[in-house]
Amino acid sequence: MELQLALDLVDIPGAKKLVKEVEAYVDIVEIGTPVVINEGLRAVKEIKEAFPNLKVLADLKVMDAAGYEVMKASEAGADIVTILGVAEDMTIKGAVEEAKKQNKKILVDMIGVKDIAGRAKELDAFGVDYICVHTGYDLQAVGKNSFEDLNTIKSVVKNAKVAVAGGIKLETLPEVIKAKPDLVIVGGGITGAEDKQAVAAEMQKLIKQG
Ligand SMILES: O=C(CO)[C@H](O)[C@H](O)COP(=O)(O)O
Repeated sequence: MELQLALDLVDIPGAKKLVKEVEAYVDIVEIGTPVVINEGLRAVKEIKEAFPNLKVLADLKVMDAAGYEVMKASEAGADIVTILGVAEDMTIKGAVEEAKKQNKKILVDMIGVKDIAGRAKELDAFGVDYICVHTGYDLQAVGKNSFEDLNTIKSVVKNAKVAVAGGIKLETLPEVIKAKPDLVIVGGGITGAEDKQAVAAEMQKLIKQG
């Protein structure tokens, strides 16, 4: 089980400062969608150059023209690129094809997908690397989480790794770990903590204990 730190509300210097604090405790650094919007793929490039031992995920949430966008993120140094599960099948297949060419991975974000089980089976057959259930900020604001969806994809996905994101905190992490995802994605649960290093360290400890 791996831990991914999601950076959403920082600029590039802020991202570097944050990663430096917690780099010993995380496996993957996510350059979140708002950071890519504000700073471009330069943020991916600079974080990868500053922390070559960490994997970097570009949260592009690709919806179309995936071959091109995966290629550009790969050139910037991303190890993993996200695409939306609601995208057309052709788009998903294009992302997988380009990622294979570039020796990179594709994570599918299931945000907005209504038939989680059915779509996860299809995506798994397309050869994506990760399938991630995700409660975005707008649904977190009305008290939703992805714990039930995590169990759903765990029961149907045979090949891809299974991931979970959306409002996970130190207090809710044990419940997430019980479902045994391959990847746990945490943003505000670490970046919003007063002692980010202590929270990241505790999260890594719980994850290692399984
Ligand atoms: O992709 C995202 C929002 O669209 C976030 O990166 C993801 O939800 C993790 O952040 P948090 O733990 O703060 O919810």
